[in-house]
Amino acid sequence: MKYFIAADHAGIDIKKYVKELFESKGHEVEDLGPYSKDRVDYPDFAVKVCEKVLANKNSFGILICGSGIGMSMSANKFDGIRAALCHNEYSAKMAREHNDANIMCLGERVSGYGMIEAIIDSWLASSFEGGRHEQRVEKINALGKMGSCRR
Ligand SMILES: O=C(CO)[C@H](O)[C@H](O)[C@H](O)COP(=O)(O)O
Repeated sequence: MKYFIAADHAGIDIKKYVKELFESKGHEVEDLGPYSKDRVDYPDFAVKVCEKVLANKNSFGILICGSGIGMSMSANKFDGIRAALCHNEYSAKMAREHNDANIMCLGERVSGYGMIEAIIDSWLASSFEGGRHEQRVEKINALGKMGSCRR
């Protein structure tokens, strides 16, 4: 499976570790930056990954910032993106099985290296269950197509 990964300065340390973990499990990972620890704005890197995931059928994304929150907020602005903030194995499993998430968001300042590996293992071991979840995901997708949801 092809994955696109990006971070901000608060997620850059763990980005390399996450990339190598996915690669060691047989996945192709393209690093979309940043490539230095200079302070950057996470939405700029969420855009890079979302555009790639939307342009490449069956690909997935990984976005890392300090908490994972800003990355998930930014990514979920895109129609067709279902970004899930994964802080533990259970959220990673549900993100795939129930929500058919296509982007995993991680928080370097929240999850340690051991938990990050457990999250990734759980994500990779899980796949979309369909069934009753199908129409719910379709409804999420339809919200994006409405253009402007009520505030
Ligand atoms: O999106 C975030 C918070 O919602 C991320 O954790 C950012 O990485 C964080 O805000 C960066 O903070 P910093 O003080 O500029 O390092």
